[in-house]
Amino acid sequence: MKAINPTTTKAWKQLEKHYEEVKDVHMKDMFSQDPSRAEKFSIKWEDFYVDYSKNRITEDTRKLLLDLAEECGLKGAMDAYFGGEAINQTENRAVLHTALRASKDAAIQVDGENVIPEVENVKAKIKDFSFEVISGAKKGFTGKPFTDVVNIGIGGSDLGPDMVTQSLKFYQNHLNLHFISNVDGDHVHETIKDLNPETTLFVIVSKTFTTMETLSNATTAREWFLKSVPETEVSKHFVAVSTNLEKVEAFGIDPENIFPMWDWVGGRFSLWSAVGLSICLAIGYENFSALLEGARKMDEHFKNTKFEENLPVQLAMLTVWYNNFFKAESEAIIPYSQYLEKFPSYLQQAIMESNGKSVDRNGEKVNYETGTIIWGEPGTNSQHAFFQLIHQGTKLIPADFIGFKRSLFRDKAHQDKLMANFFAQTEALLNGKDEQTVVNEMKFKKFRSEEIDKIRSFKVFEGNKPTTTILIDKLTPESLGKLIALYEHKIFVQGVIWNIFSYDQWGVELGKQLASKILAEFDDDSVEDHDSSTRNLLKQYLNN
Ligand SMILES: O=P(O)(O)OC[C@H]1O[C@](O)(CO)[C@@H](O)[C@@H]1O
Repeated sequence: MKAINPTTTKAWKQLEKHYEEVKDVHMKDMFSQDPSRAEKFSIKWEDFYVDYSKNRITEDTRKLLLDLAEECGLKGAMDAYFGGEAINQTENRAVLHTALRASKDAAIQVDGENVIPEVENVKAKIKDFSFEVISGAKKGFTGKPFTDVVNIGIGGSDLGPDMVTQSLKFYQNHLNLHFISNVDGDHVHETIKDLNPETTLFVIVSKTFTTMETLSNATTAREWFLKSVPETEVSKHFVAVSTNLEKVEAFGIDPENIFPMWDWVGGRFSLWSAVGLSICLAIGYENFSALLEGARKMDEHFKNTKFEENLPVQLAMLTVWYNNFFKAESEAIIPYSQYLEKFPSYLQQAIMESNGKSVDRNGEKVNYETGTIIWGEPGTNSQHAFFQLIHQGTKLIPADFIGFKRSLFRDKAHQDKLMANFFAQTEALLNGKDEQTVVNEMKFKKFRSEEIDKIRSFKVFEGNKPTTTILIDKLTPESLGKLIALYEHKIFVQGVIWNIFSYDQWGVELGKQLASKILAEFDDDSVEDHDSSTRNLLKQYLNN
């Protein structure tokens, strides 16, 4: 892959100039000057309608952003990504979550070997196992069918399965799913306190099987289990997902109960692998397959569609536009579906762990901004929480609005209210409300002129706040797969433009190392080797 500092490209320089020309133009004027603006800046693909016309862009902006993508070598980078090259160069690994959802006839090589047959073998194992658990054919040690599944993992080994399971709760079977991630003992104890060891299945998920949180929680869960059950029964109740088969066996899990994954699957992109076992247990293999099929369709769209019509490319370039030219620091993700409650926090890991980098692919410190801060909550709750700041605060916060035409329980009255809010918010963020309108409205409501003068300025909305609307027919396993894959590829495109390695995460190591050091010091009761602030805090803790 080419390593190009984006700021040295012709397109970047043109974008800087272009930014000066458009930065103060109000989108309201863009809409009034061009009646076909909505058509020009929207993409209809399968059951997705993506309208990005409410962004501070013109046709020139779009062209220059796509020129930038070309100049940064996006096409070649995509070939390397899908082709299994070791694009995660700092760990010398391919990045092939796309292989996990490729068709079974595909041939995708890693180190000269087609990985698809192995992927299919693991899928078959997941399918059989989940069918046996769901149907009750597989039983706990007293012969009762399982009622509860506890997924123990953290980061990508938790957020993906947890988010998907929550998002597809409508499709869930009788099994109760629980997720334990935090090393906070209150998390594990609170979760297991009401469980019955006879009917509980533990799925320990850790790509490396060295993660302190997961191993501690798994150990605690096993100790809890062994309080009432002989050790010989562990194999009926504990399974694991990992690349590290030796470590899993050393932990005491039967090799038969290991669902393998591969180092070419990044943790935060792993829900499509055996890491999705809990998803499969919750919604069944057919629905899991549909999720993968949705992602596969998005992969094909991304791979084969020209940049102008390419959803991940367009969305990624919008982020570059705001991040690097408007200097917007964050982006909000607002799903208008309570089921998607966990989608923003899932994306926080996917996006921020990937693109929160400040060294470029040549090992040099970057001289431009990279990864944005991601945050969000479902609408309409978020409207009553932080929307005030988006509407009237001083910061520019581009927001993605994700909504569905149809609700799952088909309560039309609720759905209409929800969606009226969905459309109203992006319209309000676009148009705002000027002072004259405020005054007219107040006069109409018979406010006295002194009252009007006193509060008119507070009621003004500048508008011109960018939003992108992703309108999907219905929340299904397939449409969710498409949506997740859309953001995965958006991350990839951004990494190419910013010339950073999106698939490592060295930034999480230092804190882990220091935590191990401090933990050892707790045992020795010696905390001298620290800065004075940390030392005092440690003493406060130890004196407790
Ligand atoms: O699956 P593992 O190896 O336990 O790692 C869990 C998580 O820890 C990280 O390595 C760092 O947070 C993530 O990238 C990963 O998803």
